[in-house]
Amino acid sequence: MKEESQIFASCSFSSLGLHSTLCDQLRERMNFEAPTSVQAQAIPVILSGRHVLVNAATGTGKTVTYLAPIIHHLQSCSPRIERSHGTFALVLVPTRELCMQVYEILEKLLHRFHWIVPGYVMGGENRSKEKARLRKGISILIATPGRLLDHLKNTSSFLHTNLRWIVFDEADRILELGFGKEIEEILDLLGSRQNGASGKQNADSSITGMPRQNLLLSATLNDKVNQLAKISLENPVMIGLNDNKMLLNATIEQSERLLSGIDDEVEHPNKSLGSSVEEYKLPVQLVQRYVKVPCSTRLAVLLSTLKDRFDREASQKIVVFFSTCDAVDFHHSLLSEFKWSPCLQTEAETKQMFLSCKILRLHGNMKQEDRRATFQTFKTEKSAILLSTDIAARGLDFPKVKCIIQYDSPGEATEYVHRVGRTARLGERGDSLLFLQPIEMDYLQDLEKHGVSLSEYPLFKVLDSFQLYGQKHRGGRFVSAEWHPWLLALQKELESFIFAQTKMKALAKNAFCSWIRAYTAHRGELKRIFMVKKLHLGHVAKSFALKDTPSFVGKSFQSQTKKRKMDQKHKGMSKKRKIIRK
Ligand SMILES: Nc1ncnc2c1ncn2[C@@H]1O[C@H](COP(=O)(O)OP(=O)(O)OP(=O)(O)O)[C@@H](O)[C@H]1O
Repeated sequence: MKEESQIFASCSFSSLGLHSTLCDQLRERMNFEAPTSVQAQAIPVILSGRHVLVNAATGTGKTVTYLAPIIHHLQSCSPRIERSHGTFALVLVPTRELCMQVYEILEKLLHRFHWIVPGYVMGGENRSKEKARLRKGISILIATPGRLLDHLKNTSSFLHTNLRWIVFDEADRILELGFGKEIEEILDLLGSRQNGASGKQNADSSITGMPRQNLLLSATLNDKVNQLAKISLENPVMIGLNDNKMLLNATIEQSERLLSGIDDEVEHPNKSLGSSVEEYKLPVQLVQRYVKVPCSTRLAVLLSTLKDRFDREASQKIVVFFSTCDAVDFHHSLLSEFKWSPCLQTEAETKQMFLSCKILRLHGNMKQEDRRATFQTFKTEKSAILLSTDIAARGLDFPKVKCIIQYDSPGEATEYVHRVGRTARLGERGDSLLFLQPIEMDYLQDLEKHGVSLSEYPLFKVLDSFQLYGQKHRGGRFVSAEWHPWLLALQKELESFIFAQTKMKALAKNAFCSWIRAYTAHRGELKRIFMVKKLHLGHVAKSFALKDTPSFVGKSFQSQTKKRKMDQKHKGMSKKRKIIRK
């Protein structure tokens, strides 16, 4: 367990210079007795008005780090700020869920400052209602980039002439999601671009009389954060960084290329990757493990692992990460419906749910109201499994998550860090499990380069502990997990279950195809580890409990791959055209 003293500072919020009412609010409404170390370090610097880049481990309280100083300054404006003054602070976040989460925290912090109005705009919400709220005035606005840009261009009543703060929460993720161009446009429209020809630098807010202040926060750094820092921060203070981690000497041209997403290895063969070998800060109390699983038994091992955890502790919260929306949908239906009682002797006896806990799903193709419902439910549930794409990897603060399972590889090491960061928050215990196929084991070395080391999960011990038809079966003498009697029996049941239902079969096939597509999409160094050529399609099909002959599935995959290649060719051409235009 992490020492409390390492997480919390030995000072008070008021000693950092925050207003007493805000300190009361932090204590009484949020139950925050003392600042965390990052809050103690960063809040005084942010209060001073300097541009700041904060790098601190996941779950260390970065949200309050930037919200508290903004509220402190706004509440002290005399005369009081009003709605008609428009927006003073803008917080940009990569996902809708993070937008809602930051808004909820902000609402709590503003409880005693009713004249400071919080608000949010994000994709999936009703534009006209947002326009009406913007017209009335929102003092601190949380936004996802696409929707914000939409309002900046099309909502004439959106007043931002008094803007003083721009915060990028999870900055690199915003860029990874392809919002680079939007960010450039936003900075230009708000006149907050550093060194850019179009931006008027450091415009003052006429109400607060203070110059612009931009803040960037992330638990991991990479080239994208560096480049965004380069164009948005002026002479920033770095908190939680070693000097050698930043590449702020990159050229503006390089920054623009990175922001445009034109940063693949073909165009930058000798690109300096100073930040890509950065040692990531992970919560020290996090227990990180990997499990080496042959592809054909992945599904059965996943179910066994989950069952084992719930057999040991009936009430707990687990997040399982998948690479695609289709995979989330398939596994959600499967886990919610699959029945098997491994100890039953005859077919006639009633089968029971294999996992009896609540199963939730979250991904970007879901309807907004369903996303919202999942987000709120998983927050309040005491016991549940959340199946998600990387949409839940960044910033989300679900209380009491015990374990993170990365069933599909996260790709970049940064994503590994953010995914596991959903557990072991603020000194709590937590563990994580990364699934790797034997052909993917080099990924561990990739993580090792970033100071992330994992120990092996005792798979055989777990498998041996299950009772099958009234007795335990030991698998230790078997060469590979795929021959373990428990897994063989479970795989057979899973295949029969999928085979019997048209709906499940369709979900499995969709999931199979998108899984392969996602697998082929690994970039750079990772392409050498996750090689689609090395996959046995029949074994991949088994990991979706498909009985279909591989050739059938293979054909549909081949046609999809062909289509993808054609698409890529077209995209590549338009990318090249873009570069030529520049
Ligand atoms: N001073 C504090 N005392 C107690 N709890 C705190 C304090 N500051 C923040 N927290 C709590 O710590 C948790 C993590 O905070 P937060 O989500 O801001 O972390 P983060 O550093 O932004 O994480 P991530 O990198 O994953 O986005 C939240 O539940 C928050 O309420």
